Amino acid sequence: MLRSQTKLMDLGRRLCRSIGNNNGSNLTMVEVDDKTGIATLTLNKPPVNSCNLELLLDLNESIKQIERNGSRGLILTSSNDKVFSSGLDLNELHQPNQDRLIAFWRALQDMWLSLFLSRVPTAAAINGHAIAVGCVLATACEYRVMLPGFSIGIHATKFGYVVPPFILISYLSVLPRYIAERALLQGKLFSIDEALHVNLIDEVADGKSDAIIKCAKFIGSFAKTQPDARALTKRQTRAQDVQLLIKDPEGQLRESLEYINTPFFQQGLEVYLAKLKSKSKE
Ligand SMILES: CC/C=C\C/C=C\C/C=C\C=C\CC(=O)SCCNC(=O)CCNC(=O)[C@H](O)C(C)(C)COP(=O)(O)OP(=O)(O)OC[C@H]1O[C@@H](n2cnc3c(N)ncnc32)[C@H](O)[C@@H]1OP(=O)(O)O
Repeated sequence: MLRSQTKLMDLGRRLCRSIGNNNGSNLTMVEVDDKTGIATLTLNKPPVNSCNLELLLDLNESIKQIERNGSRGLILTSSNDKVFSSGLDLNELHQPNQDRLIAFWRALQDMWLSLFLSRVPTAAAINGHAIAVGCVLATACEYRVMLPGFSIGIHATKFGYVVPPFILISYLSVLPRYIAERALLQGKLFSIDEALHVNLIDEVADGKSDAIIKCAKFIGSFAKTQPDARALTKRQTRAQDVQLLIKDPEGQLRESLEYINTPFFQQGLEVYLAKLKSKSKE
């Protein structure tokens, strides 16, 4: 092999370094680009990145790991080329074991706070459908780039769910109130053109690598800012949005559990899950 070829291969190997998140699971993967210092955090729970307890814990650990290791930014994406995330794993909510449900909802609240308040610049490369909490993951980031042909939004009301306040807030932090309200009440899933029109997403990409490049460019726009000043300013800007969850996480947890355990919610969920399963068998 030519020396120049070996050099190129070494360079390729050096460009991205995988870092673990200490728990040895592959539900999320973190790779840091050695040149830019930007970490790509990939959701990797087949088939559709539905967020169960383990994925939420893993995701939270990876977000924290990225902050600890001094990465310059975080790009959230998916290893599935059709689905960014299908939202909460509905099996966690259906006839739940109460201890697991408590751990699950705590992990959801904690993960959302970690991502929403992350010290580093965050961007989502949305390379597939981003449904319900899948959309919440994207809106918790500071910037969104999406590929055509997919849907994004929170369609809870169509299936009889009321969403908890932090999910409302994550929509309201990106969309003007009247658009957020209308979309939530309609249970609307946005096409890419619609999402771009209301600024639910910032840019369209023509492939995953293009989306990652665009996200990296956004993160690069903070190169001349002082990281601590940037992080504190972001925290202050978002302080009101997180007030409820930070001041009373257990109260928020209690309210959600009460709602999830109602026969009304459980019956609706049962019908929805059956529909989802029969659709996937068609
Ligand atoms: C006062 C109020 C206070 C508090 C309120 C408290 C609680 C609020 C309650 C709920 C809040 C919910 C937020 C959520 O995020 S709920 C999740 C909503 N997500 C969905 O509805 C997505 C449904 N899925 C889809 O639309 C599609 O799967 C798709 C478009 C994402 C992908 O389509 P594909 O054709 O590629 O894949 P499928 O064949 O449909 O699916 C493959 C496989 O995966 C299963 N599955 C899909 N999504 C979920 C999910 N979210 N949870 C669990 N399982 C899911 C699907 O059934 C298939 O399984 P099988 O192969 O049949 O086993």
